[in-house]
Amino acid sequence: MNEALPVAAQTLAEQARAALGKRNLIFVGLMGAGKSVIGRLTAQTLNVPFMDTDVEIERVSRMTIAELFAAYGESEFRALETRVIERLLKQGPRVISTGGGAFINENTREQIKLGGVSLWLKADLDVLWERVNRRDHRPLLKTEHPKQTLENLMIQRYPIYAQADLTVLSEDVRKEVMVNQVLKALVTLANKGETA
Ligand SMILES: Nc1ncnc2c1ncn2[C@@H]1O[C@H](COP(=O)(O)OP(=O)(O)OP(=O)(O)O)[C@@H](O)[C@H]1O
Ligand SMILES: O=C(O)C1=C[C@@H](O)[C@@H](O)[C@H](O)C1
Ligand SMILES: [Mg+2]
Repeated sequence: MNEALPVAAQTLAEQARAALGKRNLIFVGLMGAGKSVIGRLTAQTLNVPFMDTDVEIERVSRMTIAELFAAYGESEFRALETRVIERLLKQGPRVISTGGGAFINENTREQIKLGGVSLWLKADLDVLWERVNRRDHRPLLKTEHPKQTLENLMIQRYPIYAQADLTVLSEDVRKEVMVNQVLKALVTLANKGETA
């Protein structure tokens, strides 16, 4: 068992898994930050189930997010997002990657804060733009000047994402390197809690 091993003999993944315990690890951040991709790989590394709230919303509604926005508008989408996240948070330990706006919604943010450890994947504008520009399925970026829209979202949202328990910089490094940063952040948080 992990707990029986001296810390020095534990791998980083084992230490992070022990630090997580029964809690969820919830990825938050803007579109393109890597929540889905890095979240999935982190879950595999920790050997816990992975859930992506955007995917789950599309599954239960049997519509794409673009279709949901078009048919019912953003506020109905947010209400559904809150309900889905509330349900997903009930069964830790899990890694849960959220949609970019989830943590911005006050109700959802409160659920996330209660439901586990939140982690903000923080990226700069050019990194995000380079990534989201490859596809055009994100309804909030269907504007005349999508890069400007993305920048406006950064200005509005970054002070709120900053409330997450952990912040990890999302850079164009190998995904395994990103996962290691996430695991280290989790272990550091647990060590702080133990010594506080
Ligand atoms: N560290 C990385 N290095 C290079 N590319 C990356 C990295 N992280 C993510 N990407 C790429 O960026 C794109 C967006 O990643 P992803 O879909 O995980 O973002 P997201 O945060 O889930 O966005 P959304 O909020 O729209 O769901 C994908 O093509 C992914 O492969
Ligand atoms: O940033 C946002 O508000 C969004 C991000 C996506 O993940 C989707 O949840 C949806 O397109 C809204
Ligand atoms: Mg995603």
